[in-house]
Amino acid sequence: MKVLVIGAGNMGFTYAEGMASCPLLSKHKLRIYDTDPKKIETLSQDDRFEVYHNLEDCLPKSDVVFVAVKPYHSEALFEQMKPMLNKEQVIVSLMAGVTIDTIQQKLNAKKVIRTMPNLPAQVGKGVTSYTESEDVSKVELILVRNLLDTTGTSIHVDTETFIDASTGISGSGPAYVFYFMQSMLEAALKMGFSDYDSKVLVSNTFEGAIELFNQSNISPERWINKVASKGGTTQAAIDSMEDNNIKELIQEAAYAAFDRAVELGKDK
Ligand SMILES: NC(=O)C1=CN([C@@H]2O[C@H](COP(=O)(O)OP(=O)(O)OC[C@H]3O[C@@H](n4cnc5c(N)ncnc54)[C@H](O)[C@@H]3O)[C@@H](O)[C@H]2O)C=CC1
Ligand SMILES: O=C(O)[C@@H]1CCC=N1
Repeated sequence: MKVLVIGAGNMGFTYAEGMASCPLLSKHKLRIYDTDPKKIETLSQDDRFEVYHNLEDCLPKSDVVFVAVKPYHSEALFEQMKPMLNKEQVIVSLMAGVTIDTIQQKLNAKKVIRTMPNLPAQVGKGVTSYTESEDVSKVELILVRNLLDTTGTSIHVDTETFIDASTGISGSGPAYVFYFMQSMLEAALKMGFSDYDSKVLVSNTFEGAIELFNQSNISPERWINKVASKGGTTQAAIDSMEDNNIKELIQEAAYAAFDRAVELGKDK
């Protein structure tokens, strides 16, 4: 099986790295195509990949094609791809907001899998949601799932609305966590800790809390109760967050990303 990744940026390259070690690709090296000459030059020195700077040389003979360019680059790319495709190829999109219908129409393609990955895929801890057009067979879907899972874990969803919704939760979600981390780091610095100590305090607090959550069946709400003593310090912090409606504001932010994903789909 020949797999091509178009766009070797944050997501495309991460997927390429994950898939390169997949046993399904033992016969053929993973193919990468990008328009950035500097990227092509660097990637060409990596013998895990077959690197291309002409679409004609790689697209027609690829069985599965991952599209990982920015949504606003998709229009021009699709125009270029269309005459080189055949109906048996499976197109896997990693792009936010671009709908299956748009991809099918612009590419005259039948088999399309739309996914929403996230950046922790870079360390094998990604989560990808995916859904497919009618023409994708069960075997093709399992095969692509195996490829997606090389970067972490995946969930199948029945409709594209859940792809847009997972954009608001997991796709954009790492940025919300980093936002929270950055806020805590800045608070630690203000309190007088050094850069190094602030980082140690904050990163271990996040890591430890996640580990507790993952190793238990307890909701975050109940974990909060385990940290907070009545009338104590944590309660003072949680009360401050509740007074400022932080929970509602975070939910609003997640919905803003969800809505933007839907909107991106309508822009096309
Ligand atoms: N960065 C993230 O955390 C996530 C990104 N995504 C989606 O992944 C896609 C890519 O995002 P990033 O990797 O962050 O972007 P990026 O800017 O890091 O990478 C895009 C790559 O595409 C290349 N490119 C642009 N036009 C091209 C063309 N016509 N043909 C071939 N290559 C071309 C660029 O040179 C670049 O290497 C986006 O559609 C985004 O919605 C989805 C979930 C998470
Ligand atoms: O911000 C974006 O549009 C992409 C999709 C999810 C994460 N990054």
